[in-house]
Parts: sequence; C-alpha cells; structure tokens
Amino acid sequence: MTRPSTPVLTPDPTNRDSAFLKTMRGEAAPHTPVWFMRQAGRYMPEYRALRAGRSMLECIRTPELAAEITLQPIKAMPMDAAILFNDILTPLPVMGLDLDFVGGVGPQISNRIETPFDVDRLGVPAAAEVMPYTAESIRLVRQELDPRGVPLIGFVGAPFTLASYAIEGKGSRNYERTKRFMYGEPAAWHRLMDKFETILADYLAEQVKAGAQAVQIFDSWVGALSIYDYVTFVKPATGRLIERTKKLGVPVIYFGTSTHHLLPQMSSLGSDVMGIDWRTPLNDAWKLIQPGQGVQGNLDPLLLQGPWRELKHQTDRILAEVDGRPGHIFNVGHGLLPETPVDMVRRLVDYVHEQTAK
Ligand SMILES: Cc1c2[nH]c(c1CCC(=O)O)Cc1[nH]c(c(CCC(=O)O)c1C)Cc1[nH]c(c(CCC(=O)O)c1C)Cc1[nH]c(c(C)c1CCC(=O)O)C2
Repeated sequence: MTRPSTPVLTPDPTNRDSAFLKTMRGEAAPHTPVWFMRQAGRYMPEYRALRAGRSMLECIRTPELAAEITLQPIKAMPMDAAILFNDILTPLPVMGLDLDFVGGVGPQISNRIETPFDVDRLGVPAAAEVMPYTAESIRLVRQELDPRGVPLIGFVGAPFTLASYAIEGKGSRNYERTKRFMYGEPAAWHRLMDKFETILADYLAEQVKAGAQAVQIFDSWVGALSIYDYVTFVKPATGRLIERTKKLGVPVIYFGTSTHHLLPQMSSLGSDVMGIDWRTPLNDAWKLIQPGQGVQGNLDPLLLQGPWRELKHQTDRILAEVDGRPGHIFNVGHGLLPETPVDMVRRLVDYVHEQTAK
C-alpha cells in the first residue's frame, strides 16, 4: 500500500511555555500539569444537557457542538490541557463500518470484519475530505483556548484497539474474535493494520495542521496481548504510526491499559510520553520505559468517587513516587467515570497544583 509522505509543518509557538507542553518536552515546569482522559463527559451536568436529544456522532460532526463540549471542563476547572471532543471510533464509518453508539450499551458495528475480504473492502479515504469537521472543531476550540493559555490535545485510537472494535463489532472482554482473526488470517491482519496506520497518520496530520499542539494515541485494549503477539502482530504498524506522527513536530503520548508487561516494547516505539494505567507505580514504570521519556497517569479513576481522604492519600503517594522528576503529567490511569462528582475533580486539580507549585 502506498504511504503518502508526512507533511512538514511550521512549529506553532502558541502556549509553548505552558506547564503541559514544557512537561511533554521533558522540561521543568512551574507545577505538575493536570488533565483527565474523558474530562468532557457524562459526569458534567453541562455535557448531559448538551447531549440530551443529540447523538454522540452528531456532536462529533458538528464543530460548534464539539468545540463547546471540549471547552466545558476548561471553563469549569483550571485544567492544564484540553482534549478535543471526538471518539477513537470516528474513522470506522468513513472506512465503511456502520457504527452506532447505543446508549447504555456502548459502540456497536452492524457489519463487523469477519473475513479477509472484509478487510479488502475497507476504504482508506483522505481524512480532510471525509472528516472535515474535526479540523473545523480544532480551529474553533483554539480561538477560545489560546487566550486562556491552555494547549489542545488531538488524538486517535491505535491500530490494534480500532481493529478490536472492527472485528468484535463491540467492546469485548477477552478479544477472542480479534485473536482468532490475527492468528488465523495473518496476512489480512497485517493489511488491516496497514490500513489503520495510513488513515490514522493522515488524520493526526490533519489535526496538527488545524492546531492540535500535542497528540495522544489510545491503545486502550492492547494489554490483552502477550509480549510475543504485540511484537509480531501490532508493533510494526504502530511503530510506523508513531514514527510518522513524531515528524509532525508535536509531542506524542502513547497510552494503553494493563500494559505493565508490554511497557518496554511499547516505549521502544519512541513516543515522548507513555500513558500508564493505575496498576503500575510510576517509579516502576520509569524503569521499564526508555530513558528521557515522560509518564502520564496514573490515578485509579474510581478514587474520584471518594472519600477525599483516600483520594488525597493516593495523590500524595503518586507525587511521592514521582519525587519531583520532570516529565510527569498528572492524569487518571483510565477515563473518568460518569459517576464522578465534579467537585472532586476540581478539588483534585487544585490540590495537585498546590502540592507541586515551585
Ligand atoms: C475505547 C475508547 C472509546 N473512545 C475512546 C476510547 C479510548 C479511551 C478509553 O479506553 O476509554 C476515547 C475517547 N472517547 C471520548 C473522548 C473525548 C475526549 C475526552 O474527554 O477524553 C476520547 C479521548 C468521548 C466519549 N466517547 C463515548 C462517550 C460517552 C458517550 C455518552 O454516552 O455521552 C464519550 C464522552 C462513547 C464511547 N466510546 C468508546 C466506548 C467504549 C464508549 C462507550 C462507553 C462509555 O460510554 O464510556 C470507545
């Protein structure tokens, strides 16, 4: 498959000296930056009000709505970064997979991949043509974020995690269909990884061109693989994706869950920062990753459901494990849950800022 060359972009100086972007570059910052995966979402009453009567995909595809949802947590709390409101599954429909977000159930694909032929029928259209709303949302959000000094994170899902939805047709616990396909149809599997690499690299380039100042690659479910399977079936295409993304000139975070055993392999792909779930202490994670790489994480999101005493204690524990090293972005180890009280999120942001102010 032909791979279009990566565009060369002029570096964007806006908010370069923010705590978040400094930390992403491994530089010392005035305080530990804080943002949360799923910081825009159902735990916020503003989000629930805006989503009422509107589908997830409608909100993603309407730049004014996507921009407004992105800004909701930023207006409510002093987060150090915004993440664009979108979903990792947005590229699936433009490739020909019929995706629906079913309330209370999660994502569902009615024509999931079952055979090699299904891989070959997937399209790889130009992101700018089929998802123009993403660049437009980014431009709108930047107008509001720039004066606030808050940088914007763009994102995609990683090839494995997207393939798991494309093949399972929904979320999964053990990824049985995915693994069966990977082992049974290795050539088609690698063609699928290549197709994802191509569209995701292009989609990230569009996001950065439009104004994303950092990017995160979500490989949420890759921890289900053995080290051997990761290296054999997933690492090549993911490595090319990260390599191409780094050429865009913005820092890259690579995130997964249950990845303790995979961290040496995942980190060797060279992202600037590794996302660490809540299972691995950050001082252990640092020993498993490349020298000079930063870490992002790693509070268990359930702790935000109280009591404050335990949340504070475990925040202190994480900060003690970091021990003032530069290159730590405070975050949850997986997305915030809908039951999270907004006041706990706000209190936590303030607390991390207070504790780490230089
Ligand atoms: C696996 C995955 C998905 N989406 C995403 C991942 C990777 C991160 C992770 O592991 O959680 C990533 C994602 N999804 C969403 C964002 C927006 C930015 C952010 O605030 O982090 C991001 C970065 C919005 C969303 N994506 C979704 C919601 C909830 C939609 C709603 O009901 O309002 C939001 C705010 C829907 C979604 N999208 C997905 C699922 C499984 C679901 C349903 C489950 C759920 O509701 O939590 C797929």
